[in-house]
Amino acid sequence: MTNPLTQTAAWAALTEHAAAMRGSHLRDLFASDPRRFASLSLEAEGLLLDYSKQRVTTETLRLLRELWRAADVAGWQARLAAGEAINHTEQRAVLHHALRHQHCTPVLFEGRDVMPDVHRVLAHMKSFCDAIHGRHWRGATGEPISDIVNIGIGGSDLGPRMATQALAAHRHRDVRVHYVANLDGADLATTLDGLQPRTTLFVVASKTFTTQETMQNAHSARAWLTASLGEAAVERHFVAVSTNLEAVAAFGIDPVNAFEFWDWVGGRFSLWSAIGLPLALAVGFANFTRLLEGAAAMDRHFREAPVDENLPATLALLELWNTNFLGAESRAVLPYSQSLGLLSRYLQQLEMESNGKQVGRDGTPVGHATCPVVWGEPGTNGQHAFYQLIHQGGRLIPCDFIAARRADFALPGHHEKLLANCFAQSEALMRGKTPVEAQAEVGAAQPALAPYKVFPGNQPSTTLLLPAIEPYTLGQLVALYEHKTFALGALWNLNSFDQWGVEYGKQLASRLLPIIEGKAPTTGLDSSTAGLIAACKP
Ligand SMILES: O=P(O)(O)OC[C@H]1O[C@](O)(CO)[C@@H](O)[C@@H]1O
Repeated sequence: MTNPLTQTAAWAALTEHAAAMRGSHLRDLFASDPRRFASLSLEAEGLLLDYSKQRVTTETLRLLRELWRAADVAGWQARLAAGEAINHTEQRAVLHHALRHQHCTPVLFEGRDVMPDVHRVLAHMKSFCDAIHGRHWRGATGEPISDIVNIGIGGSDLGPRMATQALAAHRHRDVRVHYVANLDGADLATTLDGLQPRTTLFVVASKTFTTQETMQNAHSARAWLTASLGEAAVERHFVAVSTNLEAVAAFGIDPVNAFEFWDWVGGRFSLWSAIGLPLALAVGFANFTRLLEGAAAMDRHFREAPVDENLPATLALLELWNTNFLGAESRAVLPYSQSLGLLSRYLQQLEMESNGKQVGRDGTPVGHATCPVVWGEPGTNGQHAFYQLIHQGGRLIPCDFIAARRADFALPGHHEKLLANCFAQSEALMRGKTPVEAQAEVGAAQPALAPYKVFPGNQPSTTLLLPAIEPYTLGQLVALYEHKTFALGALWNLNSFDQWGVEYGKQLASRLLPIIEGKAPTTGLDSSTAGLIAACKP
């Protein structure tokens, strides 16, 4: 059965509305309504979301909100909050919001309040941060730790890595935090280059503690350490973050130095858990707490704000409109903030691993497009790389512009120019440049150039303005996208919390490894795979 939402009156009304909107241009919509910004923007929780440059009218939004009600997103929110196993293919609850819960009210999982466990691990993280920052934690030779290397991949890497860069202005001065993810030895080797074993601490971060990349890197890091300091040094130079405490102990990490989290925290939603330890080490535990508070504020907003004032709901509905009614296949994430340089990578996992699916909750195809390809780079760098295609490549590419009112690194003369570029880009994408304007620009001297200078415009974008890139606002921002992703899953009738698509490649890789190592024959392989393996034989 296809997604039942597509059979509703609200979906049919939107289909009709989209047909009627075809041919309208954003520049005309702005010209005919001077109040467009006022009616198609939202200010909540100190954030400003301007979606007036999306190809929508107030009627579009009214119809999309009908769809929201028809999909019973509120019902899904209630099921999630109640700790139901809404990740039904893995029989798991989804309770990452408990990790940032700011009240004494219980959060129940299987009838038991999870908050005492959450607070216990947070207290452990705090005391560990205090020990590192206070130079009480000493390495095997008695020296304090100057470098921390987080070894993890996917959700055990992208969140803290992205946030560490985002909060560079808040960095703790005495420790440097590095991230290693790739199985390619180049990642670990180049990170260790220049580090001293005696002052380096490894955080092995893995929900399962079985992920091939992480375990290989962890074993290689351990070999690097023990080669100069001996086996006994492992306990002063390795800590772990995992749900699998047995495997942590088997690796040789003292259980006292294991930071626990739980099955009800999905990998890509785990920044708020002990997976955030390297971030807390990088920016201090007080800043980590502010991040949690910002996320909690967004949780409250998503739960309580009516749909027409709700930031995550609005982002989700606009994405559904662009994807299912306008046919967009990708979305560019364009932060005008160097600090948010890794945001698009983070959102790739959050959104594409969550909603890059075609099979609905009932095990049959949903029958429509789902998650677009998420990609992007910070402005202004992207302007000198791929913006050409967004402006004149003829594809529909909705863009998320993200900017901060205040600079986090306030060098004179930079921030105003940055904002000018950000707003100019969304304006240019919206307006375009007509043939007449292009002609007037090139003048009589070079009329042949005019067609090259025409910009179709009508390229939709949303601009999100934060007060500044700070721990609290970063928490809000990440939670905003989390809720948007969850809401789209509900609208598209997907289980946003499993990731079976990642498994198949892993299975095949473990079948190919003994063949590449020469321990098994190539029998049964397709000719391409066999040919590639043969070409790599020494
Ligand atoms: O934390 P782990 O168990 O090492 O897993 C890492 C990542 O692998 C995945 O399971 C698949 O990519 C992610 O969801 C997860 O974040």
